[in-house]
Amino acid sequence: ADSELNTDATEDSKLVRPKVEFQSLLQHAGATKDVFTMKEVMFYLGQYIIQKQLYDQSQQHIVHCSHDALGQVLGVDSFSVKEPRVLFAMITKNLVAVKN
Ligand SMILES: C[C@@H](c1ccc(Cl)cc1)n1cnc(-c2ccccc2)c1-c1c(C(=O)NCCN2CCN(C3CCCCC3)CC2)[nH]c2cc(Cl)ccc12
Repeated sequence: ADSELNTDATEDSKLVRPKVEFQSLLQHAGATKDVFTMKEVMFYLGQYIIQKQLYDQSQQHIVHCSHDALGQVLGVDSFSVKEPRVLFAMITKNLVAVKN
């Protein structure tokens, strides 16, 4: 549920600027700006995973990204969407907080 993901990192008032490699992933998923809320980052990453068919067809919560730029950027070969805290930790390494 959304509530479990609602750590302060996902607060809508907090804006983030993706680092260059990460920005190109989000653009691939249709993003047209360079400053996002965490919810927007997660939305575009979800779209990216679906568009590139990186999720496991049989176990759809597993994402295989070893042969994809996503794996390079996150520094993992695969991950489970059922571990949001692990995922947030990997993703926030690619983001810079924007003072607002
Ligand atoms: C709750 C949310 C989530 C959000 C954040 C986190 Cl840290 C974990 C989990 N979530 C639940 N499953 C997914 C998911 C699963 C497989 C493929 C694509 C997305 C997502 C992710 C979303 C998203 O914006 N999700 C919208 C609804 N999802 C329902 C599941 N749908 C799947 C239906 C079956 C086929 C695969 C997609 C996609 C739309 N954004 C993400 C970005 C990443 Cl780095 C990782 C996962 C997701």
